[in-house]
Amino acid sequence: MFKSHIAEDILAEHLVSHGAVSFLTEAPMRLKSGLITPIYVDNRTLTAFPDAWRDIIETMASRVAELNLEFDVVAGVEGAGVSHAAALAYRLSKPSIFVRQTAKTYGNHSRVEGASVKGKRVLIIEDHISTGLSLLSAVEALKAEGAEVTDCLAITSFGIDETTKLFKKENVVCHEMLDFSKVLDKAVEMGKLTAEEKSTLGDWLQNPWTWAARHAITPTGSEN
Ligand SMILES: O=P(O)(O)OC[C@H]1O[C@H](OP(=O)(O)OP(=O)(O)O)[C@H](O)[C@@H]1O
Ligand SMILES: O=C(O)c1cc(=O)[nH]c(=O)[nH]1
Repeated sequence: MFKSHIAEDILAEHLVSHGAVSFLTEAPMRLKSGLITPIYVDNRTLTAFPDAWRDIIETMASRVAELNLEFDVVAGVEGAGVSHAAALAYRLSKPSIFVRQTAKTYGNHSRVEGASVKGKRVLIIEDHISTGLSLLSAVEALKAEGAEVTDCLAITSFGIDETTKLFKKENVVCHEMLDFSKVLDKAVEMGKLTAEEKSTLGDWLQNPWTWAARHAITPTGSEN
């Protein structure tokens, strides 16, 4: 699939300059999945920078056109996926809904909020993908309500092999707005990362599940 190198470069610069990516080679952290990581992505911060956010949403809108994606509704994954999904839906004049991480324990007990998705084609939006389990859980909730879900857009993904295999098994294709390697290249170019640190992060991205054990690393950063 063709990706615009200029768009990738602009988005990478936004992510690095606005601090959406933290490099933690000195203090790796444990994620909710248990994965120990020297990189943390916080795309939640991007909505605080309107120019950057606009470029992200416009890139998503362009990708929808390039991929010829056809859908009735845009759904955000609670919580960080919701603002980006709502902005894209507004931009495309499509209905916007969201999927809770867990069902409410009162009221309608629903995970899908905003409108019925029965018989609808839903485009799902994530801010970032690591293991992909948050996304797949949302896909499952949508399908349980009768939706058809085939594609996801995410700003970033670590591009973990096991995650890609999981998506394939569930017949979901995830399209991220830029290759993660572009973020690392940009960080080096901007002097935020040394070549040695980039090599450590590249090693993690190649095989994140065994990285900590291979290097006898225990997480020192706070959990997230
Ligand atoms: O691919 P995964 O391993 O599932 O990780 C990615 C998810 O983790 C974050 O959500 P999180 O629940 O941590 O926080 P949020 O409520 O702010 O979205 C992020 O927004 C993604 O939804
Ligand atoms: O795996 C996660 O939960 C995760 C990783 C990451 O880099 N950013 C995030 O918001 N969640």
